[in-house]
Amino acid sequence: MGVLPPFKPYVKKQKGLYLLGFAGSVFRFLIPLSVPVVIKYVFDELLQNASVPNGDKVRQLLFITAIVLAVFFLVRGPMEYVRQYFLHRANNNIIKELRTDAFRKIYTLDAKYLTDNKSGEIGTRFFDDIEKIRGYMTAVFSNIWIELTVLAFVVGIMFSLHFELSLLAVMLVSMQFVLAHFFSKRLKSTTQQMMNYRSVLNGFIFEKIQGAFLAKLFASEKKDKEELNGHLARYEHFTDRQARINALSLSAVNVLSDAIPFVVVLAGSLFVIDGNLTLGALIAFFAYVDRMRSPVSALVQAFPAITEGNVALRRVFDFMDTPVSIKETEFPRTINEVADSITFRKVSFSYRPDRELIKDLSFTLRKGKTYAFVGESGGGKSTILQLLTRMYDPDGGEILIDGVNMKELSISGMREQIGIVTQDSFLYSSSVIDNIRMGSLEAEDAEVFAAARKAYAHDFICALPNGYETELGERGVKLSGGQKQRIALARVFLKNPSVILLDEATSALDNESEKLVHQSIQEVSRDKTVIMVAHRLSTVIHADRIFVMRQGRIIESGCHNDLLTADKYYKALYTEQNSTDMSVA
Ligand SMILES: Nc1ncnc2c1ncn2[C@@H]1O[C@H](COP(=O)(O)OP(=O)(O)OP(=O)(O)O)[C@@H](O)[C@H]1O
Repeated sequence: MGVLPPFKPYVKKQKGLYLLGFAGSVFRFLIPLSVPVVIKYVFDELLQNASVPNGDKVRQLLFITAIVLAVFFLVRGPMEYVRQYFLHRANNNIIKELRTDAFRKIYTLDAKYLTDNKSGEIGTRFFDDIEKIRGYMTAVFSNIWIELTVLAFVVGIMFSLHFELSLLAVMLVSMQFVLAHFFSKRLKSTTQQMMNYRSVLNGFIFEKIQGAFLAKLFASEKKDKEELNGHLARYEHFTDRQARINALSLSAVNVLSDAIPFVVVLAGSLFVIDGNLTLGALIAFFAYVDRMRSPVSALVQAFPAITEGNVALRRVFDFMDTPVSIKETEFPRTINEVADSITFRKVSFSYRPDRELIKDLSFTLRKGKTYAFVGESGGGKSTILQLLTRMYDPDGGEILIDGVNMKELSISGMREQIGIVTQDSFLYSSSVIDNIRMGSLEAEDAEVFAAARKAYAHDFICALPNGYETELGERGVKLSGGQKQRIALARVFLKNPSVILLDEATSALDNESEKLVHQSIQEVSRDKTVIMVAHRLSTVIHADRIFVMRQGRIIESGCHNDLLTADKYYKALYTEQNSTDMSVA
């Protein structure tokens, strides 16, 4: 039974614990197997032996009982503990290591993979698949080897009792394995389809939980239920097929299992009649044939767990082997700040090969200045920030930080220099203070409070039930959009990076708060590069340079006044927004 090659190192690390477990197993299983031999002795050598006086027989019986019980309680019992404990520990260690590695992998995955795959589908590998591997390990490392050892031992004793009868028993048992193997092959493809579909189902459920608010608003419950029923019906189709193959396999194998001892004892009786076998030996033989049933049925029942485990192992290692395109060079350069400039040189990029989004883009951003990208929706503004944080690499051209191609820099070191606030900033389910402290884990409380003041968040935080210690629900649902944005801003102010990226970062604030927050941004950004993406042009009029984007190209750039004077697309946009604002006012 081959173990998947990438799984081998995990198993090897637990070799010591497995050996202890196996040692415990050998004693725990082999001790009860010696009992039929003792019974044979009692029958043939003691009870049926007329030359031994009855008093001696009683004494010998008591002695044998004492020895057998002592071995059971003093050896077999403790060995059961050793077996269970060490094998579980080894299995648990492997599960823990697999989960740790899978978790680490999540952090290396490309942004593309994370947006293309639903979190529920990724989570399935982390939970369900890894649990299936536990079932596989229990079957393969805890049960199969010991059951095979027991089987070999039983067969060995049987052959020592009677050769022909043993041959018959082995032939009949082999038929059980052939049947089980036949069914397990059919089981494999169904299991694979079922497990793949379970990922889809989990992805669907996770997404619906995340979008539950929206579903209520749009009263889409009926449609979602229909979709769920469709998914469940497909999933049931696979589980049903799996159940049918399992049931067929077990019924065929169990019929044989029940019939074998009967057939063997009948055949054995013929040998007793011929005087070829003693009655005690036949009774012992029957006991051993019966004992064979347990390892055989354990092995046969292990087939589904092994099949599922193998599929799960492949899914988990496929995930771990997901190719990563955003990689560091062998000797990445580290930077302590963005000292001078960020340059896009003839950058082009597309998310999909058939649709080029950014075309031949070139510009330079200098330290200490504020830049803004504005323009039509879908024009590629946020994508520029994605490229700047190296979530994606350009298809053509290069991005230079202080003259060095970004690809040559340490990714984490480069991201250390960048702080980002987006329209929908993610907050963790932890306290407000912990959420802000993500910006700088070593920051003192006073520094956190100062950052919150700069983001105009301090007052509303103090008014929360537990102030800075208030726990935020998943995705910060207890806060308003504007409050979340100010916490995300405080996080960036605390981080104090060289480059600040603001993607509609103040869009949820009222006009007054937005003005104050922008004053803060201007104050902290004197020695930084600030890059803003905004629709409301009133928030970017102070920028040193505004880039106007359309269909992935910069069509105009300059300061607010220059762009108004140029009287082109920007001016039209600005005039349109102003007139809308006036009419709303
Ligand atoms: N992860 C992604 N995978 C595939 N396509 C994407 C992805 N992110 C954005 N796009 C597409 O790329 C285009 C540009 O998106 P981008 O978010 O950069 O535009 P934007 O100018 O910031 O728009 P908006 O002002 O509406 O935020 C859009 O058509 C969008 O559908």
